[in-house]
Amino acid sequence: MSKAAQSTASPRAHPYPTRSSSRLSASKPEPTAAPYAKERAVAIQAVIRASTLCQGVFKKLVSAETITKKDKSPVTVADFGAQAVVNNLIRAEFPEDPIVGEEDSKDLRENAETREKVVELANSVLDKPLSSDEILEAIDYGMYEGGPKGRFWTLDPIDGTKGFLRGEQFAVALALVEDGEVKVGVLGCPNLPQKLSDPEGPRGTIFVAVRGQGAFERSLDSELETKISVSPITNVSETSFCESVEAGHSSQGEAAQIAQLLGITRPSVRMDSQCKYGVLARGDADIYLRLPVSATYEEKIWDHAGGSIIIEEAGGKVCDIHGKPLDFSIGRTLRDNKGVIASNGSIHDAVMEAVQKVLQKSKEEKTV
Ligand SMILES: Nc1ncnc2c1ncn2[C@@H]1O[C@H](COP(=O)(O)O)[C@@H](O)[C@H]1OP(=O)(O)O
Ligand SMILES: [Mg+2]
Repeated sequence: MSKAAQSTASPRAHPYPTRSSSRLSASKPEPTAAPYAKERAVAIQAVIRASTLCQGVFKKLVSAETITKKDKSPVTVADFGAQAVVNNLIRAEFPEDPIVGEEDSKDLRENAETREKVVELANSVLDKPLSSDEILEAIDYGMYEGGPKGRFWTLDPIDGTKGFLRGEQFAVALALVEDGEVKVGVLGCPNLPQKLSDPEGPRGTIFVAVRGQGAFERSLDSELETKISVSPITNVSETSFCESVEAGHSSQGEAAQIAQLLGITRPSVRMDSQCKYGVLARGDADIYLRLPVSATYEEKIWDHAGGSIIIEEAGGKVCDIHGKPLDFSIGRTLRDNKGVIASNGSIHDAVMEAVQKVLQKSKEEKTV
């Protein structure tokens, strides 16, 4: 872990009006409020509610000996429930904004038992209970196609379903995209230690960023926000990098070669979900490598929109393996990009050079 991982920024008030309760209201932002103040506040509250819902299911899952890890139903129920909750709250406050969400209600419409569980779960965190039909409709409100013009939200109700089922990391990821650029990002990480150096300490954290306004972290149950920034480290051999737990999502072999080329000796931090972006943004790691395993896989916008703005606003850099910026303007996927490389910024060029060398070598080996 880098030196910055141990340092903690002092909590400071953020420049937005805070709400004294977690109830959502359609109140207008203060006339003096910063740009996107209402979007920021609503997104935080939506992510808190969805995270609370997921956390409840997750705690039961990790404590219940009766549920086998192969049983995917808990994560399915939480996934649909979280999407229904976030979509419902965003639509209530921003009725003009469409949503690009990961899930649709097709499977749920065919399974009455699961549907009833989703309805009960979603209503447990909503102020006004919704009917079964309203829940299905809220889920399908996430079917927008995205694109270059206007604004839309993008949501992964549970990013890292495999981490959720393993009792490890997962995230609720929400972002606002306007004219192709991510403007607001909120990541709820219900099981992430508030300090990576203290895995036994309190868990559950939220990362928030608005374009041009910095990145912040807060817990699920306190409004106090701490400004976060990436590590100041400049000596690449002293850095640590994070990557997926799932070898099928990112090439761990190539990551190890890149680390070796850069002289990195620390073991990689393997973690599921966009929690990796949060960990990098607060300086607990210095590099994030997502190296394509499949030549045809297209990354989804909901898997990177929230995380990428949080890194950028914390002072870091994000691009694909070719150095291209992630393009959120062409639909539901990042089809013009391959993989993701993120860093604290100061070591970015060195990392990119090593990435190019290793990927070029792999390419040559494959063609021999
Ligand atoms: N072949 C793949 N390459 C990269 N990411 C993938 C691949 N298959 C699935 N994913 C996505 O990786 C994300 C989790 O990433 P991580 O490994 O960082 O936790 C999930 O959203 C998952 O999408 P999906 O939920 O559609 O399967
Ligand atoms: Mg995902």
